[in-house]
This record gives sequence, structure tokens and C-alpha cells, in this order.
Amino acid sequence: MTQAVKTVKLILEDGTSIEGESFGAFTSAAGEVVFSTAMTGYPENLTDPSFAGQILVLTTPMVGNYGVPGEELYESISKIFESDKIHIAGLVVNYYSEEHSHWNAAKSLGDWLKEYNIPGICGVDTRMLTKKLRENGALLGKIVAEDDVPFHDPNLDNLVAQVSPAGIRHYGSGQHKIVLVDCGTKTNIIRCFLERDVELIRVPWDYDFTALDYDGLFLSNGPGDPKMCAATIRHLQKALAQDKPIFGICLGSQLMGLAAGGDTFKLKYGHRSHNQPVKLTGTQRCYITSQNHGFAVDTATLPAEWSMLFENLNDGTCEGIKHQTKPFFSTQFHPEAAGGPEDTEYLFDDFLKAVAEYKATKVK
Ligand SMILES: NC(=O)CC[C@H](N)C(=O)O
Repeated sequence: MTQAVKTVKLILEDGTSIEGESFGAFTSAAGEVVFSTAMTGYPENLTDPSFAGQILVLTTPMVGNYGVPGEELYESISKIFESDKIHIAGLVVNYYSEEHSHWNAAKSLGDWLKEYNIPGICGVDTRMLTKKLRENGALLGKIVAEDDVPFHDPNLDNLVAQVSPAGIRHYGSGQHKIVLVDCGTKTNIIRCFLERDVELIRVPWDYDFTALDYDGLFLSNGPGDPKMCAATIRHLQKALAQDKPIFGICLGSQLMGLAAGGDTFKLKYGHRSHNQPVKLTGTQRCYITSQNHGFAVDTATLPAEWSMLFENLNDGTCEGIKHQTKPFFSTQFHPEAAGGPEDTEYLFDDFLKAVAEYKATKVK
């Protein structure tokens, strides 16, 4: 039996109202409407905690055709997904394909969204919608099924506190003891460390890690406005006064900028795709990177001992920072990829090399 088509609306705060067809959960949800131009990677993107509170528009015209994999565990974390649930508030696509075919597909995208009570709307001209978001900047919006819901700006919430784990967890065994401050970490960051001779101590966003015995500090990605993470910034400031290597990704990069005394600002519509070009400062070397962020460090506000490490070649914004003399660096993009290109995964090796060097100087 074919299912009856259920109509839903995508309503934006500027008054735009677009009618489409429901897939996933038939429910209403509000959030910040953002777009991604990535052509693949919806299992990874939807489970990336950085997307919490956001209604995600995918510009690629057909979505769902490779289904969603089943869950498998690796070291007690997901082997496939970027966290243990879907984090987006809603999904907007042009053509949704319930029919799917892939060697590891276990269910359809619509059934997966239903499991987590997340609404999807299809039949939307997502490229027209993206042009609007590029002109106006990101807008608040809502997917409305039967009951209306108020608009809600997720950037006013402490989303990191909502997605960060409650307790400390240990993973792996290896030469280097790394503290990972989990502001909403993607599991591929954990996988990247565990493939590299590391004992990982994963702590909540507001945990005072400075008293722990560790060799290097890592700050994860995460949702929302980095200025909400006052506790992490406070602890990070203590770590910046020391010499142990520090590496931050995305939100982690923004937190390092803020802890160093710099400022962050909201980009007009953010960077979300798997093909963002960045240039390594001081070279002509370009890397193609995976990105998902709406805020950035304002390079002009960085104190003299810090500088821009990577620059976005589309809009010139800061894609990472580094300290002039200490082993502290960050990337605004995602070197762990998942999905996206793996070209910058070597940065995990650079960080661990800095950790090994730091330990060697300590022994002397
Ligand atoms: N992926 C991330 O860590 C995103 C960081 C931050 N929430 C932003 O949107 O800029």
C-alpha cells in the first residue's frame, strides 16, 4: 500500500513559506536554517553534534538513495556515525529517495529520522532557498506539520552543555596521554587518536582538566556560539600559561582564539561542505577541507604572539591559528573529515610529534 502524502511547510523568519512533503517524523521543529553543499555524508553530518539546533538544507538534489548504515561499535564508540544520535533539528531536501541501495545500508533515511523524531521536508527548491540564505545570511526557521511552534534561536542556548557527556571516559592505551575536552566531539576525532599510540581521556566541556596528568590537550568541535563556553575558556587559559601542546578543531579553534584574548564573530551564512579550500599561511599550498561552522576567529583581534595558520580561499576568513613560540595550534576545518577529504589528517601526527618533543624536553 502506498502511504498518503502528508504536507508540511518550511517557514522562515522573513515570512517565506514553502510547502513540501513530509518524510521522517511528522512533527514540527524550529531552529537556525543553514545549508550544506556536500554531495554525500548525510549519516555523518546528521550525527555531528555541531549541527545541534539547526535545520539543515542539503543542496545536492537527490538525498536518501544510499540509505543509512546499521550501527557497529569500535572501542565502545560508533564505528560508523559521528555520535550516538541525530543532532539536527530538521532536514530540508529537494528529492527524497525512500528507495535505497548500498552494501551497508540497513534502513532508509526517512525511517532513521523517525527513530529520533526528526522531521524532514522534501520537494523544496533547495538551491533557490540557498540563494536566499546567502543573500540574507542564516535565518531562523521552522518545519510545521500539524501544530505550529515558535521560532527559536539555538545560538542563545548553551548547546555544548546539552551535547557534552556527563562523566570522564578512558579509551585505548599508548605512549601519549591526551585529554580530549568534549564539547560535542565527532567520533572520528576519537578514532583518529586511537589509531595513533594514544591513551585518551575524554572529559566534559566544563571539567577542570588542569589537575589531570596528561601530555597534550585537545579541544573538540561543538555546536552553537563559542562564547557560551565560559568554563572551557577559563580552564584553557590556565593551559595556555603552560607549555603542553594544545590542538583544537572547529569550536576548539574558536575557544583557543577566545582564551588567547581574541574575539569571534558570526559569519553571514557559514561554511558547510566537503570542498572548502584553505591555504597554509606562508606557503602557496592549498588543501581541500571538510567544514561545518557558522562562527570564526577574528584574526585582527589576536594578540601579537598568535597568528593565522590557515586562510579560507573563498572569503579570506581565519581557518586556524597558531602560537608563535609554544606548540599550540588549531584548525577551523575538520582534519578528521567524516565525511570529506582526508588530506589534512596529518595534523594529528603533527600534534603528536609536538607532544613527543615536549615530553623529550621534559626528560632532559
Ligand atoms: N563544527 C564546529 O565545531 C562548529 C563550531 C561552532 N558551533 C560554529 O558553528 O562555528
